[in-house]
Amino acid sequence: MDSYRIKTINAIAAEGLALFDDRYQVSPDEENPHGIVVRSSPVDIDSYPELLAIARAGAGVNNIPVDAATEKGICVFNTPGANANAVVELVFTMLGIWLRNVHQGISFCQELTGLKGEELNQEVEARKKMFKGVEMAGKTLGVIGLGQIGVRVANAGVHHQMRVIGFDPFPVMGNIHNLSPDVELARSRKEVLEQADYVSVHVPLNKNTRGLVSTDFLKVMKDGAVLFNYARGPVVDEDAVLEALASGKLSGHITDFPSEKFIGHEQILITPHLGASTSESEENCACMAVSELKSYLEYGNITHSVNFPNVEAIPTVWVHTRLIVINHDKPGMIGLVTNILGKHHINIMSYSNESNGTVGYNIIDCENAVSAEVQQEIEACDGVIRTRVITYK
Ligand SMILES: NC(=O)c1ccc[n+]([C@@H]2O[C@H](COP(=O)([O-])OP(=O)(O)OC[C@H]3O[C@@H](n4cnc5c(N)ncnc54)[C@H](O)[C@@H]3O)[C@@H](O)[C@H]2O)c1
Ligand SMILES: O=C(O)[C@H](O)COP(=O)(O)O
Repeated sequence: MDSYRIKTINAIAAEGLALFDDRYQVSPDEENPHGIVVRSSPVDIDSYPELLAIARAGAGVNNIPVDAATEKGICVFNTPGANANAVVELVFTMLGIWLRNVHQGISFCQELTGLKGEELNQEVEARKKMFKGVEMAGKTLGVIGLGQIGVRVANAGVHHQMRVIGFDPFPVMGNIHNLSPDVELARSRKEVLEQADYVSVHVPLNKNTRGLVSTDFLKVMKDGAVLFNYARGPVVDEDAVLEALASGKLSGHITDFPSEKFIGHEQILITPHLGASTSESEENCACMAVSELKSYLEYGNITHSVNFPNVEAIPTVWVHTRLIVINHDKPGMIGLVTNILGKHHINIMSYSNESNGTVGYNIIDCENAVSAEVQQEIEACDGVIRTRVITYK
């Protein structure tokens, strides 16, 4: 296959789309795509019979049915870290707005229309005490989830002279290495919640984190603490948050996820899912997503997949055909594939295999052509999910 059809869902930054060359037909109206680039809209994988891969230009993949995609041999990518700085800047912007009552101060100023000169000045100076705030410096910031975003939020807290304590039950070493030595690593979530004045949650939405911020979670927090949710709406149990605000357990909730129950509440500041909405992060995410997708379609290479293992191999100039085999990770699969190729006198020049414990992924570079019959014979084997042939000659 030397041309590919790409469907875009949501607005994908032009800088990323420009990476598709003339072998690619790219359209939001594409009905039978080989690849999809998407942001937060839901993807219905059953609608696209030839779909090979989905690139999420962003972090959260809860809009994609990842398990079902795995069963169909569809590789799902995301762009870890590409929008992390945008989220961090917004979290600290909102913390500043909340602590200094900036939102109320701005509304007050908008209502000063008509006042002039000394009268205006007197009104401002007399009333500004209503908006007196507190500083971040010296307060304790708790971070739940020390991934790409959580680590950067924690480091930014240190930069703002805060005491920072964080917790992650499944820390990724690459992220933890980037953590400032001034951030305290807690051994439990409770340790963070008991001490933090402000708690910021940065976990993915999945079956384990849905409703993570529950009554039990909130009751461990300090009285009068402020909760930030720039992760996903359903990570928070909304009724539990409303009760905690009513009882004074929480003094405020700052969230990126508007909900019917939250809109209009005096102690809740809401932004409209703006965490990643900067020119820089949209460009970063789009470029990274398109690069991942191109490398997969053209070479079968995988980086930053959330359901397949990472595998990368550059074909030499002598390679005629690259055979990709995606299988359930179980014993005997490599032998099965190599036996069939041997039986058909197909010479293997290199064989790369990786597994993530669920999916085995094989890049097999062959000196000869691999016919549709051979491909079908392999695909019919028990345990094989999908095969693909990329021809270079
Ligand atoms: N508001 C926005 O616009 C916006 C932007 C980017 C990301 N996000 C959300 O933020 C999430 C995190 O993004 P990221 O780039 O940091 O992802 P990441 O995968 O790098 O980090 C997530 C971290 O959460 C940890 N984790 C998982 N379950 C946990 C739990 N129960 N308790 C504590 N930690 C837990 C993981 O171990 C991981 O280290 C995304 O999945 C996405 O939903 C929102
Ligand atoms: O998970 C993410 O990356 C963010 O929620 C950003 O979503 P967006 O790309 O729709 O802004």
